[in-house]
Amino acid sequence: MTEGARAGDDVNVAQAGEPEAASRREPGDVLVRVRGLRKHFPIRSGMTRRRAGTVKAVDGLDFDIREGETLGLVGESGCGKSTTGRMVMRLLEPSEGTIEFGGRDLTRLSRGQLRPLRRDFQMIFQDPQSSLNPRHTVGTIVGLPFRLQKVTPEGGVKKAVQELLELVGLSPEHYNRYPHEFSGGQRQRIGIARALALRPKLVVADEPVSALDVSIQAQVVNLLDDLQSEFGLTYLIIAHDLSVVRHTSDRVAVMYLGKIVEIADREDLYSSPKHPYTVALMSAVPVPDPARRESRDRILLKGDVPSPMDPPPACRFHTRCWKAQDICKTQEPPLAELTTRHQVACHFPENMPTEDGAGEAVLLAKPAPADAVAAGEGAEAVAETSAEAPAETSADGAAEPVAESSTDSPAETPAAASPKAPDEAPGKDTPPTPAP
Ligand SMILES: Nc1ncnc2c1ncn2[C@@H]1O[C@H](COP(=O)(O)OP(=O)(O)OP(=O)(O)O)[C@@H](O)[C@H]1O
Repeated sequence: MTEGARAGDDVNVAQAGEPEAASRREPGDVLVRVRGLRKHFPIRSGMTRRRAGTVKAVDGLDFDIREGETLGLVGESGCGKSTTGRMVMRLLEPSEGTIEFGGRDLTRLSRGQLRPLRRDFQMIFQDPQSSLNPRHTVGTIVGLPFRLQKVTPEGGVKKAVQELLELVGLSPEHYNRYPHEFSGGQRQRIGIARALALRPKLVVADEPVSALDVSIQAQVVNLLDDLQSEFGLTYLIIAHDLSVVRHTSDRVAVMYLGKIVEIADREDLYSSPKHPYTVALMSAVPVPDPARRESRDRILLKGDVPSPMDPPPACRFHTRCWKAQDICKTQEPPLAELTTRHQVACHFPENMPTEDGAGEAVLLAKPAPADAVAAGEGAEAVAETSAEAPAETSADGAAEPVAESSTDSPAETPAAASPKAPDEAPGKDTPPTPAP
């Protein structure tokens, strides 16, 4: 995770439009190497269960994750982010491609061969409510990885679980409590404690904060950040929300309809997005500063994301792209390194260095005027200066559910304060209270 995310230790993840000074850590060796990854789900119908089509959920991904870095995977709902994360975890069988972890191709391993490796990669799920068994105590839930892997920690499982609870900012006395007794943020901490039990190398976090109230999101983001520093974790963080990814990632990959369309170092991507889809997503991120909000262009993508059962040919974004021309409908642009460590799959990228080497064009350069809009039928995008208009992309996450409030949970005092992040009162996600 970035130094920038750590600054002030109280990140407001909603303030993603704000630039920030950040120094990147030096990347380590490649821990995860994904090549040609595909997942096609057959769709069957009728009594005979005949094949009615194929959902091309993930359709040819290549990316690396280096030791100790955080790769953010971002894109609209349905673009294949979760499917990718689940394949990296080997919870889903890829249709094609390879996933190397520490140099070993996981896709070639049998279940038995995979089992001992599983301790090295763990997952944090979006919905802490449904990912924790309501009938099990916190002790049983967090201790499960020890039992599954037949690992006996020094001092016993109970002691190890209590240490893990403390590590994530919960009280060791919560050992015998049940998930419903906790707030959404605390349940996510339980999920994080479980993921960390076996000291994994890689943590895949699928929308780890999107079900939480904004004030709690910042605490969980900070916790993940601290844990990464303490244990040298490598993260793949999946989010539909560019603001979360901005605060958590060293590099960001943008997905559209099963493919990565852009991947770059975080600062480079945010200061100089090149794929029109990334530019549009970024223009929809809420900006807290009214002056900046007024002055920026907002790009509203018209129409829905096409069906992954029948994706557009060549460049999949051409049906919604204001820059699309004939070549975009006939030739798929390769994901190519257009500037240093910045790969883009586009025939007409934005923000490219000018020919005289004068540097890069301005961020969020205004799209072509409406009469120059594409070539293509249906290629519709408008630029507008009002930030108040509703986004038609889901990038700002406005439609995301907020944390569930467990009204049935008894009121109690917050758990012992974490040295890393303030805690929340059970039963309700509340803003952090300043330490006395
Ligand atoms: N088991 C399945 N069978 C058929 N289609 C599936 C299955 N799982 C996912 N899909 C489809 O694959 C596509 C990608 O889904 P995925 O959940 O990976 O997207 P996502 O980007 O994570 O979206 P979200 O943020 O909404 O979870 C979607 O069209 C989804 O409906």
